[in-house]
Amino acid sequence: MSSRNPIIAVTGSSGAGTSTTSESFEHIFRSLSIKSAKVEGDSFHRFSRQEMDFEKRKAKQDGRSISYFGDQANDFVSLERLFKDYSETGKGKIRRYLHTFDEAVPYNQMPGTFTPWEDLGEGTDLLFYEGLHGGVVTDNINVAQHVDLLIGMVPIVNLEWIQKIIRDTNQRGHSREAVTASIVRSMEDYIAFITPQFSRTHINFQRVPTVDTSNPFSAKAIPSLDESFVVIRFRESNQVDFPYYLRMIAGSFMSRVNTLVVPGGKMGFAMELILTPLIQELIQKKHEANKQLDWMSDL
Ligand SMILES: Nc1ncnc2c1ncn2[C@@H]1O[C@H](COP(=O)(O)OP(=O)(O)OP(=O)(O)O)[C@@H](O)[C@H]1O
Ligand SMILES: O=C(CO)[C@H](O)[C@H](O)COP(=O)(O)O
Repeated sequence: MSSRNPIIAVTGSSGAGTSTTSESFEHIFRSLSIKSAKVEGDSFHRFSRQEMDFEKRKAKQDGRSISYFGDQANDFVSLERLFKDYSETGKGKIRRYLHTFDEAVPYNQMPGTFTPWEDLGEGTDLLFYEGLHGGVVTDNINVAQHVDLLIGMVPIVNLEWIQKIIRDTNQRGHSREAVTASIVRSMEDYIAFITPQFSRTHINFQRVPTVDTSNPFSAKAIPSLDESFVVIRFRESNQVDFPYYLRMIAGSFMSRVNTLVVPGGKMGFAMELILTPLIQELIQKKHEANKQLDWMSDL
């Protein structure tokens, strides 16, 4: 954690909606004139799509499993190094994993490949990570310790699978069978690496549908925001002004002392209402830390 170079991370499983909800963050950054360095978690995969297919076959032959959720397929050491470097110096290297032709064509590359590593923009106010592992901790690495504001994006699992299956088949060119097989293959890593993160987050946003999602593998469409509620759990609930949120967000209620529930259609508004002051506070602390440093260097 660093006052001078804060890091915000939105962490969630594949299909949870971390990319989609980044739009709310980008809106907040624009309204506060914040220049952010965006990091996509998938850029820390170890393998291109072709290499990963090979790794999956090799693992199967050896009676092991490998998935995008775990440490075999992701370079957690480099992810932690980026967070540490950024928090200390405001600098670091980033790249992108290109999922689709639309993403790959501007780089003259194929889907399933990485762009070259490059310096992230100088002079950014904060680093914004969205992806699978913003709060990951293992015996060897601790990414979560570097994050100043850690947010969990975590639909209930049936909805998460529906979002993944429909997105991966419609936009990423995978078959329904291949996506289902990847969900099955990822289950051990899901429990070991993904879910523990949601106990380290400052706030979790959990979308819960109000329509039948009991067979996610046959779903034809993603339940809409209006067909869902969002359960918002705060870790430090004694610092949260719940009466203010209840007044501001029509149809909201509290289900526990630390948990606010809002109608799905109010998700973007609730995110902005809750997150804007927290982000403002990070920027305020950054300015104060920089002022102090200037003052010390003048001595
Ligand atoms: N709140 C939402 N309401 C409706 N659809 C949503 C919502 N959030 C995400 N989706 C849909 O779910 C799918 C997956 O979302 P998204 O691509 O943002 O997930 P992700 O967490 O970034 O996944 P990955 O890490 O695999 O790239 C997309 O089709 C997106 O449109
Ligand atoms: O989104 C993901 C993880 O967050 C994908 O599962 C992973 O990036 C691999 O993508 P693809 O199968 O399209 O190569």
